[in-house]
Amino acid sequence: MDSSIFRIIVRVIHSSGRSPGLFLSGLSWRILERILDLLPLLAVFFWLQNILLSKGDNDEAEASILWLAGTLLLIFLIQLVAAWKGQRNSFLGGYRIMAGYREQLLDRVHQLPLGVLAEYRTGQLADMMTDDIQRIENIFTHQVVELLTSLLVPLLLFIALLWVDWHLAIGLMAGFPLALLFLQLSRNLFIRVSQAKQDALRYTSGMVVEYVTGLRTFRLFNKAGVWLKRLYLQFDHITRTSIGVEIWGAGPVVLYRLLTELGLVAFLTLAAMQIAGMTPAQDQTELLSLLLFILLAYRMLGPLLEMAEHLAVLRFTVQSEQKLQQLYQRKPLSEPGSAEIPRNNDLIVQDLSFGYDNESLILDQLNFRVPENSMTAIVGPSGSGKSTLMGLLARFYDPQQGSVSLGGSDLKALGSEQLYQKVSMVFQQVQLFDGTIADNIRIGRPDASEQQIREACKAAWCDDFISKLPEGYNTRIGEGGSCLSGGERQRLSIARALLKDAPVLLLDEATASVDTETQYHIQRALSRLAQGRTVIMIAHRLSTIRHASQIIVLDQGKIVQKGRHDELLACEGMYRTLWQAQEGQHQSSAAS
Ligand SMILES: Nc1ncnc2c1ncn2[C@@H]1O[C@H](COP(=O)(O)OP(=O)(O)OP(=O)(O)O)[C@@H](O)[C@H]1O
Repeated sequence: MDSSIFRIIVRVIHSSGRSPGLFLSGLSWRILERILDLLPLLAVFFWLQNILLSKGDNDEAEASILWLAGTLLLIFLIQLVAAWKGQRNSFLGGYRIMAGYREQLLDRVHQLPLGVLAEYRTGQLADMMTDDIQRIENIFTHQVVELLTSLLVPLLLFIALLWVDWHLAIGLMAGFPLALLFLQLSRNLFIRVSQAKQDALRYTSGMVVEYVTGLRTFRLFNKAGVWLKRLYLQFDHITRTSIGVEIWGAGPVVLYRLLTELGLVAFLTLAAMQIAGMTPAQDQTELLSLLLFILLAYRMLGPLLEMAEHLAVLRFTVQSEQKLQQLYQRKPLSEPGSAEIPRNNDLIVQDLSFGYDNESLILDQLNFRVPENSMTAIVGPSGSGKSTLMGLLARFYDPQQGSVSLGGSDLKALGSEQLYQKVSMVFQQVQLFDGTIADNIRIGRPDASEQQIREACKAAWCDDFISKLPEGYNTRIGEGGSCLSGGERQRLSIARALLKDAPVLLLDEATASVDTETQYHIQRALSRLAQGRTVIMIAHRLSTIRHASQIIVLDQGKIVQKGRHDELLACEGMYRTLWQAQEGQHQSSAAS
């Protein structure tokens, strides 16, 4: 049948690191309880058969009533024990496995390379850790029992029916293979359409966020109508994909039920033919068998009909588990047994090649050296690999070939603790958490005093705006620092780096997308931060790197030029082209 559910169970148990003993024992008890449900019917059947065969012997009838009552009571008691043990063990075992699974997943997320973490949208990981896990938990606590019983109970009943009358049993199951085949064939289509719906929902929610956040600009530029039209089209697309999911989700289930019930028609016709051929005297016990058969047949069809619905629900769970499995399969970065200590703060990039996948190289054979206490700027057109290179210098990923070393030690041999003690980063996307301003800055040095925090903020030119906030340094800044402007967030991250006082500094686009006055303040704060450190910065405004000790020009993942500003300007090449383009822009904006 659908093997994915069993694969999921095995995978989840394996990943959880917990013993499945208790859960499996609970599962067995719960299945036993469902099977015992059938026994009273069989007991009554044998009792009736006995009565008919005893032909009015009163003593025997009395004894058999006692036998029947005793048997029914015994079945009831065993069922009671099975139900109690089943519920207790399966819930306890299931929840323990899921607790282990959650812990392991959290550990895995904790160890994921920072570059991989950045690939997930805000909230996406949280959804996976809550909603998707909840669905998987449901398998352990509810769905697996339902599914197994809807498979096992009909199987056992079918064996019993074969024993009572194999012609009728085969007739009863006439439509089932076809029903099953249809269900299985529709499975892949269903998965495809529901995947398409998920993609459409994700894309639309991105569009809605863009629309809402950019609404003011769109209205000012008279573009809100265009956006609305695009959104309406996208909503139409969601409607169409949703209908596809219903057609391929609910449609096959209905057809499966109809085809399975087709067997009932064949079976009832055969049964009617048998009854019509019976002579009354001869066949009282056979009539009884037929009656039992009909009762068992209905008991068998019930779970078989429900099975398709369980499988439909499970397909969503399978998708959740596959998402989490992909997360599990991302390899954490290796950590050294004993971390090396860097001898100095020289950074050396040697034969470095890197691609996000195995198909295309984003960086190709890079070689350069950043001496201690010097500034290196990385420039190049959009998409040339600047941020990727910065990510490798910060060990967000490991390179496929070559190495990055600090103070003579490969970053892999330093380990993340050593590395992040030595390196500070001020990136375009400033990561702030929901806490006070002081907490956010103190993360650079947890033991810093209030005075030290204030000094770092003064040096980063952010003390002014912090002091004007209602609770000063104790103001909560909301998730992601949403109540601060872009320039304020950047200055906070500079203060954080100043407080941390690490000897190596990685800067990425720190002056992008802010007005001239803010840019001036940020620039001053950055100059302060850069003093006496080894600095590598991505620069878009070439005027800010005229005094850099070294400029590296990247194009399509390769270093095409290397040198100081004057040297690069003196010769033909990409740097001069970029410089002239920016100069031209300045002159035309000054003229207008
Ligand atoms: N996480 C990722 N997965 C796959 N490809 C990526 C990823 N990040 C970047 N790329 C690709 O790598 C190439 C280099 O991108 P990168 O962001 O490093 O360039 P960049 O020079 O910093 O560009 P920009 O100046 O526009 O920021 C691009 O083709 C980009 O599409």
